[in-house]
Amino acid sequence: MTHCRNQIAQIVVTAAEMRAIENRLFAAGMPVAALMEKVAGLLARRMIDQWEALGLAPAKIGVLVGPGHNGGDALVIARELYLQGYSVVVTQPLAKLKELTEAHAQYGKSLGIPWVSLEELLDSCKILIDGLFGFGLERSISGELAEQIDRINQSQILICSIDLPSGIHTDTGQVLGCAIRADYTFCLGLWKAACFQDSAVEYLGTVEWIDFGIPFADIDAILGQSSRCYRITKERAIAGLPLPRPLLSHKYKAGHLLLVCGSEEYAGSAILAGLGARASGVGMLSIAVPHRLKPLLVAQLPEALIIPCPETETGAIAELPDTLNYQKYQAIACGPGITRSAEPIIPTLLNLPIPAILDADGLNILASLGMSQLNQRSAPTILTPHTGEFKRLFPNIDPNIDRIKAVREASQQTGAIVLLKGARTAIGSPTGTVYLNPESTPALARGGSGDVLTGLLGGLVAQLPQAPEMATQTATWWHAQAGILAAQQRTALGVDAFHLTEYLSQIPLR
Ligand SMILES: NC(=O)C1=CN([C@@H]2O[C@H](COP(=O)(O)OP(=O)(O)OC[C@H]3O[C@@H](n4cnc5c(N)ncnc54)[C@H](OP(=O)(O)O)[C@@H]3O)[C@@H](O)[C@H]2O)[C@@H](O)CC1
Ligand SMILES: Nc1ncnc2c1ncn2[C@@H]1O[C@H](COP(=O)(O)OP(=O)(O)O)[C@@H](O)[C@H]1O
Ligand SMILES: [K+]
Repeated sequence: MTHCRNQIAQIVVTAAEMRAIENRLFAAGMPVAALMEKVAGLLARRMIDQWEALGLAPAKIGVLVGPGHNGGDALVIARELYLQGYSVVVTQPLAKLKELTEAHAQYGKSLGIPWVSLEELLDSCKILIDGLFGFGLERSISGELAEQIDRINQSQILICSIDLPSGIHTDTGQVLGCAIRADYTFCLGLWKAACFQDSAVEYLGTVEWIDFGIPFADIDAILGQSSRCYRITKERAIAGLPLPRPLLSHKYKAGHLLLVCGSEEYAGSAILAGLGARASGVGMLSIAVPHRLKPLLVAQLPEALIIPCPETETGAIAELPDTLNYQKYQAIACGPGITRSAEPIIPTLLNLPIPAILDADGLNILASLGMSQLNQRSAPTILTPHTGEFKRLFPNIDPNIDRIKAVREASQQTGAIVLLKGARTAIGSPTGTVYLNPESTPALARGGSGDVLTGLLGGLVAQLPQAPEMATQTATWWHAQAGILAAQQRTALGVDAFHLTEYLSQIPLR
Protein backbone atom coordinates (compact mmCIF):
# COMPACT_ATOMS: atom_id res chain seq x y z
CA MET A 1 0.00 0.00 0.00
CA THR A 2 1.23 3.50 -0.77
CA HIS A 3 1.87 6.03 1.98
CA CYS A 4 -1.30 7.93 1.02
CA ARG A 5 -3.54 4.82 1.15
CA ASN A 6 -1.90 3.85 4.46
CA GLN A 7 -3.03 7.18 5.83
CA ILE A 8 -6.56 6.68 4.53
CA ALA A 9 -6.65 3.23 6.17
CA GLN A 10 -6.35 5.02 9.53
CA ILE A 11 -9.38 7.27 9.05
CA VAL A 12 -12.72 6.47 10.68
CA VAL A 13 -15.91 8.29 9.67
CA THR A 14 -19.55 8.70 10.59
CA ALA A 15 -22.40 8.20 8.12
CA ALA A 16 -22.76 11.98 7.70
CA GLU A 17 -19.06 12.38 6.95
CA MET A 18 -19.13 9.47 4.47
CA ARG A 19 -22.17 10.94 2.75
CA ALA A 20 -20.50 14.37 2.51
CA ILE A 21 -17.28 12.89 1.08
CA GLU A 22 -19.19 10.86 -1.51
CA ASN A 23 -21.24 13.88 -2.46
CA ARG A 24 -18.01 15.71 -3.28
CA LEU A 25 -17.02 12.89 -5.64
CA PHE A 26 -20.42 13.02 -7.33
CA ALA A 27 -20.40 16.83 -7.52
CA ALA A 28 -16.99 16.67 -9.18
CA GLY A 29 -18.43 14.47 -11.91
CA MET A 30 -17.96 10.88 -10.78
CA PRO A 31 -21.13 9.10 -11.91
CA VAL A 32 -22.94 7.30 -9.05
CA ALA A 33 -23.47 4.24 -11.22
CA ALA A 34 -19.78 4.10 -12.17
CA LEU A 35 -18.75 4.23 -8.53
CA MET A 36 -21.18 1.45 -7.68
CA GLU A 37 -19.73 -0.72 -10.50
CA LYS A 38 -16.22 -0.10 -9.27
CA VAL A 39 -17.02 -0.84 -5.64
CA ALA A 40 -19.06 -3.94 -6.38
CA GLY A 41 -16.39 -5.27 -8.75
CA LEU A 42 -13.77 -5.00 -6.00
CA LEU A 43 -16.16 -6.60 -3.52
CA ALA A 44 -17.00 -9.52 -5.79
CA ARG A 45 -13.32 -10.31 -6.35
CA ARG A 46 -12.54 -10.11 -2.65
CA MET A 47 -15.50 -12.30 -1.68
CA ILE A 48 -14.56 -14.97 -4.22
CA ASP A 49 -11.00 -15.07 -2.84
CA GLN A 50 -12.39 -15.40 0.67
CA TRP A 51 -14.76 -18.24 -0.24
CA GLU A 52 -11.99 -20.07 -2.07
CA ALA A 53 -9.77 -19.73 0.97
CA LEU A 54 -12.59 -21.28 3.02
CA GLY A 55 -13.06 -24.05 0.45
CA LEU A 56 -16.64 -22.92 -0.17
CA ALA A 57 -16.62 -22.02 -3.88
CA PRO A 58 -18.52 -22.67 -6.07
CA ALA A 59 -21.48 -23.10 -3.71
CA LYS A 60 -24.82 -21.51 -4.52
CA ILE A 61 -24.92 -17.89 -3.45
CA GLY A 62 -27.92 -16.05 -2.02
CA VAL A 63 -28.11 -12.26 -2.31
CA LEU A 64 -30.22 -10.19 0.08
CA VAL A 65 -31.19 -6.93 -1.58
CA GLY A 66 -32.42 -3.84 0.26
CA PRO A 67 -34.01 -0.66 -1.08
CA GLY A 68 -30.96 1.61 -1.22
CA HIS A 69 -27.53 1.59 -2.80
CA ASN A 70 -26.36 -1.13 -0.44
CA GLY A 71 -28.88 -3.26 -2.31
CA GLY A 72 -27.53 -1.82 -5.57
CA ASP A 73 -24.01 -2.99 -4.67
CA ALA A 74 -25.44 -6.43 -3.90
CA LEU A 75 -27.20 -6.62 -7.27
CA VAL A 76 -24.04 -5.71 -9.19
CA ILE A 77 -22.18 -8.46 -7.32
CA ALA A 78 -25.05 -10.89 -8.05
CA ARG A 79 -24.83 -10.05 -11.75
CA GLU A 80 -21.04 -10.43 -11.93
CA LEU A 81 -21.11 -13.75 -10.08
CA TYR A 82 -23.92 -14.98 -12.31
CA LEU A 83 -22.06 -13.98 -15.46
CA GLN A 84 -18.98 -15.81 -14.19
CA GLY A 85 -21.04 -18.98 -13.96
CA TYR A 86 -21.93 -19.05 -10.27
CA SER A 87 -25.35 -20.21 -9.24
CA VAL A 88 -27.03 -17.11 -7.76
CA VAL A 89 -30.47 -16.34 -6.32
CA VAL A 90 -31.80 -13.01 -5.06
CA THR A 91 -34.27 -12.28 -2.31
CA GLN A 92 -35.77 -8.80 -2.05
CA PRO A 93 -37.87 -8.29 1.09
CA LEU A 94 -38.97 -4.69 0.34
CA ALA A 95 -40.78 -3.92 -2.92
CA LYS A 96 -39.67 -0.29 -3.33
CA LEU A 97 -36.15 0.26 -4.66
CA LYS A 98 -34.11 3.41 -5.31
CA GLU A 99 -33.85 4.20 -9.02
CA LEU A 100 -30.33 2.84 -9.64
CA THR A 101 -31.01 -0.24 -7.55
CA GLU A 102 -34.25 -0.80 -9.48
CA ALA A 103 -32.33 -0.59 -12.78
CA HIS A 104 -29.90 -3.28 -11.60
CA ALA A 105 -32.83 -5.43 -10.45
CA GLN A 106 -34.49 -5.18 -13.86
CA TYR A 107 -31.27 -6.10 -15.64
CA GLY A 108 -30.56 -8.99 -13.25
CA LYS A 109 -34.05 -10.39 -13.86
CA SER A 110 -33.62 -10.00 -17.63
CA LEU A 111 -30.45 -12.10 -17.42
CA GLY A 112 -32.45 -14.86 -15.75
CA ILE A 113 -31.25 -14.55 -12.15
CA PRO A 114 -34.04 -16.11 -10.05
CA TRP A 115 -35.84 -13.94 -7.45
CA VAL A 116 -36.83 -16.31 -4.62
CA SER A 117 -38.34 -16.25 -1.14
CA LEU A 118 -36.02 -16.08 1.87
CA GLU A 119 -37.00 -19.66 2.78
CA GLU A 120 -35.95 -20.96 -0.61
CA LEU A 121 -32.68 -19.04 -0.41
CA LEU A 122 -31.85 -20.37 3.05
CA ASP A 123 -32.72 -23.94 1.98
CA SER A 124 -30.50 -23.87 -1.11
CA CYS A 125 -27.51 -21.59 -0.38
CA LYS A 126 -24.39 -21.89 1.74
CA ILE A 127 -23.43 -18.22 1.37
CA LEU A 128 -25.48 -15.05 1.84
CA ILE A 129 -24.40 -11.62 0.61
CA ASP A 130 -26.06 -9.08 2.88
CA GLY A 131 -26.94 -5.95 0.93
CA LEU A 132 -30.05 -5.01 2.91
CA PHE A 133 -28.85 -1.74 4.48
CA GLY A 134 -25.57 0.13 4.67
CA PHE A 135 -24.78 3.55 6.04
CA GLY A 136 -28.19 4.87 4.97
CA LEU A 137 -30.03 3.02 7.75
CA GLU A 138 -31.38 5.41 10.35
CA ARG A 139 -34.77 3.97 11.36
CA SER A 140 -35.35 0.92 13.51
CA ILE A 141 -36.15 -2.37 11.78
CA SER A 142 -39.30 -4.13 12.94
CA GLY A 143 -42.14 -6.40 11.82
CA GLU A 144 -41.77 -8.91 9.00
CA LEU A 145 -38.27 -7.63 8.08
CA ALA A 146 -37.05 -8.16 11.64
CA GLU A 147 -38.46 -11.70 11.59
CA GLN A 148 -36.60 -12.40 8.37
CA ILE A 149 -33.33 -11.16 9.89
CA ASP A 150 -33.93 -13.47 12.88
CA ARG A 151 -34.43 -16.40 10.50
CA ILE A 152 -31.17 -15.57 8.70
CA ASN A 153 -29.29 -15.35 11.99
CA GLN A 154 -30.66 -18.70 13.11
CA SER A 155 -29.54 -20.43 9.91
CA GLN A 156 -26.04 -21.83 9.38
CA ILE A 157 -25.44 -19.78 6.24
CA LEU A 158 -22.10 -17.94 5.88
CA ILE A 159 -22.91 -14.23 5.82
CA CYS A 160 -20.84 -11.59 4.01
CA SER A 161 -22.13 -8.11 4.79
CA ILE A 162 -21.59 -5.22 2.41
CA ASP A 163 -20.29 -2.12 4.22
CA LEU A 164 -21.95 -2.99 7.56
CA PRO A 165 -24.07 -5.81 8.94
CA SER A 166 -27.59 -4.63 8.09
CA GLY A 167 -29.31 -3.24 11.17
CA ILE A 168 -26.16 -1.81 12.76
CA HIS A 169 -26.06 1.97 13.21
CA THR A 170 -23.08 3.34 11.30
CA ASP A 171 -21.90 5.68 14.06
CA THR A 172 -22.85 4.13 17.38
CA GLY A 173 -22.72 0.46 16.40
CA GLN A 174 -26.07 -0.01 18.15
CA VAL A 175 -28.51 -2.59 16.86
CA LEU A 176 -31.45 -0.72 15.30
CA GLY A 177 -34.25 -3.12 16.23
CA CYS A 178 -32.42 -6.17 14.97
CA ALA A 179 -29.30 -6.83 12.90
CA ILE A 180 -27.62 -9.40 10.72
CA ARG A 181 -24.85 -11.33 12.46
CA ALA A 182 -22.17 -11.36 9.79
CA ASP A 183 -19.23 -13.71 9.44
CA TYR A 184 -17.42 -11.15 7.30
CA THR A 185 -17.97 -7.43 6.95
CA PHE A 186 -16.43 -5.61 4.00
CA CYS A 187 -16.34 -1.95 4.95
CA LEU A 188 -16.34 0.28 1.88
CA GLY A 189 -14.13 3.27 1.10
CA LEU A 190 -13.48 4.51 4.62
CA TRP A 191 -13.75 2.76 7.97
CA LYS A 192 -17.11 3.42 9.60
CA ALA A 193 -17.22 4.12 13.35
CA ALA A 194 -19.47 1.10 14.03
CA CYS A 195 -16.55 -1.21 13.20
CA PHE A 196 -14.93 -0.10 16.49
CA GLN A 197 -17.93 0.08 18.82
CA ASP A 198 -18.35 -2.65 21.44
CA SER A 199 -22.09 -2.90 20.75
CA ALA A 200 -21.40 -4.02 17.16
CA VAL A 201 -18.56 -6.45 17.89
CA GLU A 202 -20.75 -9.55 18.02
CA TYR A 203 -22.34 -8.67 14.66
CA LEU A 204 -19.31 -7.71 12.57
CA GLY A 205 -17.45 -11.00 12.21
CA THR A 206 -14.07 -10.55 10.54
CA VAL A 207 -13.84 -6.98 9.31
CA GLU A 208 -12.01 -5.95 6.19
CA TRP A 209 -11.56 -2.62 4.45
CA ILE A 210 -12.21 -2.31 0.72
CA ASP A 211 -10.29 0.69 -0.56
CA PHE A 212 -11.99 2.10 -3.65
CA GLY A 213 -9.67 5.03 -4.14
CA ILE A 214 -11.41 7.98 -2.52
CA PRO A 215 -9.06 10.93 -3.17
CA PHE A 216 -7.35 12.20 -0.03
CA ALA A 217 -8.22 15.80 -0.90
CA ASP A 218 -11.96 15.04 -0.68
CA ILE A 219 -11.54 13.34 2.68
CA ASP A 220 -9.47 16.23 3.97
CA ALA A 221 -11.95 18.82 2.71
CA ILE A 222 -14.75 17.25 4.75
CA LEU A 223 -12.89 16.09 7.84
CA GLY A 224 -10.78 19.22 8.09
CA GLN A 225 -13.42 20.98 10.14
CA SER A 226 -14.52 18.09 12.34
CA SER A 227 -13.03 16.19 15.26
CA ARG A 228 -11.15 13.36 13.71
CA CYS A 229 -11.26 9.71 14.54
CA TYR A 230 -8.38 7.34 13.82
CA ARG A 231 -7.96 3.60 13.72
CA ILE A 232 -4.76 2.55 15.50
CA THR A 233 -2.86 0.70 12.80
CA LYS A 234 0.46 -0.96 13.41
CA GLU A 235 2.16 1.90 11.52
CA ARG A 236 0.53 4.43 13.85
CA ALA A 237 1.25 2.40 16.95
CA ILE A 238 4.96 1.96 16.36
CA ALA A 239 5.66 5.34 14.76
CA GLY A 240 6.41 7.07 18.05
CA LEU A 241 8.48 4.36 19.70
CA PRO A 242 12.01 5.35 20.63
CA LEU A 243 13.42 2.83 18.18
CA PRO A 244 16.11 2.31 17.15
CA ARG A 245 17.56 3.20 20.52
CA PRO A 246 20.15 5.97 20.24
CA LEU A 247 23.60 4.37 20.38
CA LEU A 248 24.69 6.68 23.19
CA SER A 249 21.55 6.28 25.27
CA HIS A 250 21.88 5.52 28.96
CA LYS A 251 19.40 4.45 31.60
CA TYR A 252 18.47 7.98 32.64
CA LYS A 253 17.83 8.97 29.03
CA ALA A 254 15.28 6.21 28.49
CA GLY A 255 12.73 7.52 30.96
CA HIS A 256 12.16 6.94 34.67
CA LEU A 257 8.71 5.73 35.69
CA LEU A 258 7.29 5.87 39.19
CA LEU A 259 4.65 3.20 39.66
CA VAL A 260 2.45 3.57 42.72
CA CYS A 261 0.54 0.37 43.26
CA GLY A 262 -0.35 -2.64 45.39
CA SER A 263 -1.65 -3.37 48.85
CA GLU A 264 -1.78 -6.33 51.21
CA GLU A 265 -5.07 -7.29 49.53
CA TYR A 266 -3.87 -6.82 45.95
CA ALA A 267 -0.16 -7.55 46.10
CA GLY A 268 -0.12 -9.15 42.66
CA SER A 269 -1.34 -5.97 40.95
CA ALA A 270 1.97 -4.33 41.74
CA ILE A 271 3.87 -7.22 40.18
CA LEU A 272 1.73 -7.23 37.04
CA ALA A 273 2.00 -3.47 36.57
CA GLY A 274 5.76 -3.76 37.18
CA LEU A 275 6.10 -6.50 34.56
CA GLY A 276 4.06 -4.42 32.10
CA ALA A 277 6.42 -1.49 32.70
CA ARG A 278 9.43 -3.77 32.29
CA ALA A 279 8.20 -4.78 28.82
CA SER A 280 8.00 -1.13 27.73
CA GLY A 281 11.80 -0.81 27.71
CA VAL A 282 11.72 2.04 30.24
CA GLY A 283 15.21 3.06 31.39
CA MET A 284 14.50 3.15 35.12
CA LEU A 285 11.58 1.76 37.06
CA SER A 286 10.70 2.77 40.63
CA ILE A 287 7.79 1.07 42.35
CA ALA A 288 6.21 2.55 45.46
CA VAL A 289 4.36 -0.14 47.45
CA PRO A 290 3.22 -0.65 51.04
CA HIS A 291 6.24 -1.42 53.20
CA ARG A 292 5.37 -5.08 53.67
CA LEU A 293 5.40 -5.80 49.92
CA LYS A 294 9.01 -4.78 49.39
CA PRO A 295 10.57 -8.30 49.62
CA LEU A 296 7.95 -9.67 47.23
CA LEU A 297 8.56 -6.96 44.62
CA VAL A 298 12.35 -7.21 44.89
CA ALA A 299 12.09 -10.93 44.23
CA GLN A 300 9.88 -10.47 41.14
CA LEU A 301 11.47 -7.35 39.64
CA PRO A 302 15.13 -7.31 40.64
CA GLU A 303 15.92 -4.42 38.29
CA ALA A 304 13.35 -2.07 39.84
CA LEU A 305 13.94 0.33 42.71
CA ILE A 306 11.35 -0.60 45.31
CA ILE A 307 10.15 2.29 47.49
CA PRO A 308 8.60 1.05 50.74
CA CYS A 309 5.77 3.35 51.89
CA PRO A 310 4.10 3.88 55.25
CA GLU A 311 1.00 1.69 55.46
CA THR A 312 -2.55 1.89 56.67
CA GLU A 313 -3.81 -0.74 59.11
CA THR A 314 -5.21 -2.67 56.18
CA GLY A 315 -1.88 -2.75 54.38
CA ALA A 316 -2.52 -0.04 51.80
CA ILE A 317 -0.18 2.85 51.02
CA ALA A 318 -0.95 5.52 53.64
CA GLU A 319 1.35 8.17 52.24
CA LEU A 320 4.35 8.53 49.98
CA PRO A 321 7.72 8.91 51.71
CA ASP A 322 8.73 12.56 52.37
CA THR A 323 12.16 11.79 51.01
CA LEU A 324 10.89 11.03 47.50
CA ASN A 325 12.57 13.26 44.88
CA TYR A 326 9.84 13.57 42.24
CA GLN A 327 11.98 15.58 39.85
CA LYS A 328 13.68 12.47 38.59
CA TYR A 329 10.51 10.89 37.19
CA GLN A 330 9.22 11.49 33.67
CA ALA A 331 5.89 9.79 34.43
CA ILE A 332 3.85 8.46 37.33
CA ALA A 333 1.34 5.63 37.01
CA CYS A 334 -0.88 5.07 40.01
CA GLY A 335 -3.78 2.84 40.89
CA PRO A 336 -3.47 -0.91 40.36
CA GLY A 337 -4.31 -2.63 43.63
CA ILE A 338 -3.95 0.43 45.88
CA THR A 339 -7.50 0.10 47.34
CA ARG A 340 -9.59 3.10 48.29
CA SER A 341 -7.71 3.38 51.60
CA ALA A 342 -4.86 5.00 49.67
CA GLU A 343 -6.96 8.13 49.13
CA PRO A 344 -4.48 10.69 50.56
CA ILE A 345 -1.83 9.95 47.93
CA ILE A 346 -3.98 10.98 44.96
CA PRO A 347 -4.08 14.76 45.57
CA THR A 348 -0.33 14.68 46.28
CA LEU A 349 0.42 12.99 42.96
CA LEU A 350 -1.98 15.14 40.96
CA ASN A 351 -0.25 18.27 42.28
CA LEU A 352 3.04 17.28 40.68
CA PRO A 353 4.01 18.74 37.29
CA ILE A 354 4.65 15.26 35.90
CA PRO A 355 2.57 13.28 33.35
CA ALA A 356 0.28 11.01 35.37
CA ILE A 357 -1.69 7.88 34.58
CA LEU A 358 -4.54 6.97 36.90
CA ASP A 359 -6.12 3.52 36.86
CA ALA A 360 -8.32 1.26 38.98
CA ASP A 361 -8.77 2.58 42.55
CA GLY A 362 -6.80 5.66 41.55
CA LEU A 363 -9.84 6.44 39.38
CA ASN A 364 -12.36 5.49 42.02
CA ILE A 365 -10.64 7.81 44.49
CA LEU A 366 -10.61 10.59 41.91
CA ALA A 367 -14.35 10.06 41.35
CA SER A 368 -15.05 10.43 45.06
CA LEU A 369 -12.73 13.43 45.51
CA GLY A 370 -14.25 15.12 42.46
CA MET A 371 -12.95 15.82 38.98
CA SER A 372 -11.95 19.34 40.04
CA GLN A 373 -8.79 17.64 41.33
CA LEU A 374 -7.65 17.75 37.71
CA ASN A 375 -8.17 21.49 37.28
CA GLN A 376 -4.76 22.54 38.52
CA ARG A 377 -2.83 19.92 36.55
CA SER A 378 0.04 21.41 34.56
CA ALA A 379 1.18 18.13 32.98
CA PRO A 380 -0.80 15.63 30.90
CA THR A 381 -3.18 13.26 32.68
CA ILE A 382 -4.27 9.90 31.33
CA LEU A 383 -7.30 8.15 32.83
CA THR A 384 -7.72 4.45 31.97
CA PRO A 385 -11.20 3.39 33.14
CA HIS A 386 -13.16 0.29 32.22
CA THR A 387 -16.87 0.92 31.70
CA GLY A 388 -17.73 0.71 35.44
CA GLU A 389 -15.01 3.13 36.44
CA PHE A 390 -15.97 5.43 33.58
CA LYS A 391 -19.55 5.64 34.87
CA ARG A 392 -18.30 6.57 38.34
CA LEU A 393 -16.02 9.25 36.89
CA PHE A 394 -18.55 10.64 34.41
CA PRO A 395 -22.05 9.95 35.71
CA ASN A 396 -23.48 12.36 33.10
CA ILE A 397 -22.01 10.46 30.13
CA ASP A 398 -23.36 7.07 29.06
CA PRO A 399 -20.52 4.89 27.74
CA ASN A 400 -22.95 2.21 26.58
CA ILE A 401 -24.63 4.14 23.76
CA ASP A 402 -21.70 5.60 21.83
CA ARG A 403 -18.24 4.98 23.23
CA ILE A 404 -16.58 7.29 20.71
CA LYS A 405 -18.78 10.21 21.71
CA ALA A 406 -18.35 9.25 25.37
CA VAL A 407 -14.54 9.40 25.40
CA ARG A 408 -14.55 12.58 23.36
CA GLU A 409 -16.87 14.29 25.84
CA ALA A 410 -15.04 12.93 28.88
CA SER A 411 -11.71 14.11 27.57
CA GLN A 412 -12.98 17.55 26.63
CA GLN A 413 -14.67 17.93 30.03
CA THR A 414 -11.52 17.12 31.98
CA GLY A 415 -8.60 18.00 29.74
CA ALA A 416 -7.31 14.47 30.34
CA ILE A 417 -6.66 11.74 27.80
CA VAL A 418 -9.38 9.18 28.49
CA LEU A 419 -8.76 5.56 27.57
CA LEU A 420 -11.99 3.58 27.87
CA LYS A 421 -11.14 -0.11 28.08
CA GLY A 422 -13.29 -2.75 26.49
CA ALA A 423 -13.48 -5.15 23.59
CA ARG A 424 -12.57 -2.20 21.34
CA THR A 425 -10.71 0.31 23.47
CA ALA A 426 -11.42 3.97 22.62
CA ILE A 427 -9.10 6.85 23.49
CA GLY A 428 -10.33 10.44 23.67
CA SER A 429 -7.97 13.40 23.61
CA PRO A 430 -8.80 16.94 24.78
CA THR A 431 -8.56 18.21 21.18
CA GLY A 432 -11.57 16.05 20.27
CA THR A 433 -9.53 13.49 18.37
CA VAL A 434 -10.42 9.87 19.12
CA TYR A 435 -8.20 6.82 18.57
CA LEU A 436 -9.73 3.36 18.23
CA ASN A 437 -8.11 -0.01 18.73
CA PRO A 438 -9.21 -2.17 15.81
CA GLU A 439 -8.59 -5.66 17.13
CA SER A 440 -8.25 -7.46 20.41
CA THR A 441 -9.30 -10.71 22.02
CA PRO A 442 -11.76 -11.68 24.75
CA ALA A 443 -8.88 -13.75 26.12
CA LEU A 444 -7.89 -10.46 27.82
CA ALA A 445 -11.12 -10.37 29.82
CA ARG A 446 -9.34 -11.54 32.99
CA GLY A 447 -8.39 -9.89 36.24
CA GLY A 448 -4.98 -8.29 36.00
CA SER A 449 -4.78 -7.55 32.28
CA GLY A 450 -5.57 -3.92 32.98
CA ASP A 451 -2.71 -3.75 35.50
CA VAL A 452 -0.34 -4.89 32.79
CA LEU A 453 -1.63 -2.14 30.49
CA THR A 454 -1.08 0.52 33.16
CA GLY A 455 2.52 -0.51 33.63
CA LEU A 456 3.18 -0.69 29.90
CA LEU A 457 1.55 2.69 29.34
CA GLY A 458 3.47 4.25 32.23
CA GLY A 459 6.74 2.96 30.84
CA LEU A 460 5.97 4.36 27.40
CA VAL A 461 4.87 7.75 28.71
CA ALA A 462 8.11 7.97 30.71
CA GLN A 463 10.00 7.45 27.45
CA LEU A 464 7.72 9.80 25.46
CA PRO A 465 6.62 12.45 27.99
CA GLN A 466 6.07 14.96 25.18
CA ALA A 467 3.77 12.60 23.27
CA PRO A 468 1.31 11.08 25.74
CA GLU A 469 -1.40 10.57 23.07
CA MET A 470 1.05 8.61 20.97
CA ALA A 471 2.16 6.55 23.97
CA THR A 472 -1.45 5.78 24.84
CA GLN A 473 -2.20 4.51 21.34
CA THR A 474 0.98 2.43 21.30
CA ALA A 475 0.29 0.84 24.67
CA THR A 476 -3.30 -0.03 23.74
CA TRP A 477 -2.31 -1.62 20.44
CA TRP A 478 0.71 -3.44 21.87
CA HIS A 479 -1.26 -4.87 24.81
CA ALA A 480 -4.03 -6.13 22.49
CA GLN A 481 -1.53 -7.62 20.03
CA ALA A 482 0.18 -9.47 22.86
CA GLY A 483 -3.23 -10.83 23.91
CA ILE A 484 -3.96 -11.97 20.35
CA LEU A 485 -0.58 -13.69 19.98
CA ALA A 486 -0.87 -15.34 23.40
CA ALA A 487 -4.38 -16.58 22.57
CA GLN A 488 -3.12 -18.03 19.27
CA GLN A 489 -0.28 -19.88 20.96
CA ARG A 490 -1.94 -20.86 24.26
CA THR A 491 -5.72 -20.84 23.41
CA ALA A 492 -8.08 -18.11 24.58
CA LEU A 493 -8.15 -19.68 28.04
CA GLY A 494 -4.40 -19.45 28.47
CA VAL A 495 -3.92 -15.70 28.55
CA ASP A 496 -3.52 -14.93 32.22
CA ALA A 497 -2.04 -11.53 33.00
CA PHE A 498 1.33 -12.92 34.03
CA HIS A 499 1.85 -14.77 30.74
CA LEU A 500 0.52 -11.78 28.85
CA THR A 501 3.52 -9.79 30.05
CA GLU A 502 5.83 -12.36 28.45
CA TYR A 503 4.10 -12.01 25.09
CA LEU A 504 4.57 -8.23 25.05
CA SER A 505 8.23 -8.66 24.17
CA GLN A 506 7.37 -11.04 21.32
CA ILE A 507 5.38 -8.50 19.30
CA PRO A 508 7.47 -7.29 16.36
CA LEU A 509 7.79 -3.51 16.58
CA ARG A 510 9.14 -3.02 13.08
N1 LIG B 1 -23.55 6.66 -2.61
C1 LIG B 1 -23.03 5.74 -3.47
O1 LIG B 1 -23.28 5.77 -4.65
C2 LIG B 1 -22.25 4.67 -2.96
C3 LIG B 1 -22.78 3.95 -1.92
N2 LIG B 1 -22.33 2.79 -1.62
C4 LIG B 1 -23.25 1.86 -1.03
O2 LIG B 1 -24.47 2.51 -0.71
C5 LIG B 1 -24.81 2.38 0.64
C6 LIG B 1 -25.55 3.55 1.10
O3 LIG B 1 -26.65 3.61 0.27
P1 LIG B 1 -27.98 4.39 0.66
O4 LIG B 1 -27.64 5.75 1.05
O5 LIG B 1 -28.89 4.24 -0.49
O6 LIG B 1 -28.52 3.66 1.92
P2 LIG B 1 -28.80 2.13 2.28
O7 LIG B 1 -27.98 1.85 3.48
O8 LIG B 1 -28.64 1.22 1.15
O9 LIG B 1 -30.32 2.08 2.70
C7 LIG B 1 -31.11 3.20 2.79
C8 LIG B 1 -32.46 2.79 2.27
O10 LIG B 1 -33.11 2.02 3.23
C9 LIG B 1 -34.41 2.57 3.54
N3 LIG B 1 -34.63 2.35 4.96
C10 LIG B 1 -33.93 2.89 5.98
N4 LIG B 1 -34.34 2.37 7.15
C11 LIG B 1 -35.29 1.47 6.87
C12 LIG B 1 -36.10 0.61 7.66
N5 LIG B 1 -35.97 0.55 9.00
N6 LIG B 1 -36.99 -0.18 7.04
C13 LIG B 1 -37.12 -0.14 5.71
N7 LIG B 1 -36.38 0.67 4.91
C14 LIG B 1 -35.49 1.46 5.47
C15 LIG B 1 -34.31 4.01 3.14
O11 LIG B 1 -35.57 4.42 2.79
P3 LIG B 1 -36.16 5.87 3.19
O12 LIG B 1 -35.59 6.22 4.54
O13 LIG B 1 -35.68 6.75 2.12
O14 LIG B 1 -37.60 5.63 3.21
C16 LIG B 1 -33.35 3.97 1.99
O15 LIG B 1 -34.02 3.70 0.78
C17 LIG B 1 -23.49 2.16 1.30
O16 LIG B 1 -23.63 1.53 2.55
C18 LIG B 1 -22.77 1.33 0.28
O17 LIG B 1 -23.14 -0.03 0.35
C19 LIG B 1 -21.03 2.34 -2.08
O18 LIG B 1 -21.24 1.48 -3.12
C20 LIG B 1 -20.19 3.48 -2.60
C21 LIG B 1 -20.95 4.29 -3.55
N1 LIG C 1 -13.92 -8.85 25.56
C1 LIG C 1 -12.73 -8.26 25.46
N2 LIG C 1 -12.11 -8.18 24.28
C2 LIG C 1 -10.91 -7.56 24.17
N3 LIG C 1 -10.24 -7.00 25.21
C3 LIG C 1 -10.81 -7.05 26.42
C4 LIG C 1 -12.07 -7.66 26.61
N4 LIG C 1 -12.39 -7.55 27.91
C5 LIG C 1 -11.37 -6.89 28.50
N5 LIG C 1 -10.42 -6.58 27.60
C6 LIG C 1 -9.19 -5.84 27.87
O1 LIG C 1 -8.60 -6.36 29.05
C7 LIG C 1 -8.17 -5.32 29.93
C8 LIG C 1 -8.97 -5.41 31.23
O2 LIG C 1 -8.64 -4.35 32.06
P1 LIG C 1 -9.39 -4.12 33.46
O3 LIG C 1 -10.86 -4.22 33.27
O4 LIG C 1 -8.83 -2.89 34.04
O5 LIG C 1 -8.94 -5.40 34.29
P2 LIG C 1 -8.13 -5.48 35.67
O6 LIG C 1 -8.51 -4.29 36.47
O7 LIG C 1 -8.58 -6.74 36.31
O8 LIG C 1 -6.69 -5.53 35.34
C9 LIG C 1 -8.40 -4.03 29.16
O9 LIG C 1 -7.24 -3.66 28.45
C10 LIG C 1 -9.52 -4.39 28.17
O10 LIG C 1 -9.50 -3.60 27.01
K1 LIG D 1 -25.22 -4.55 4.60
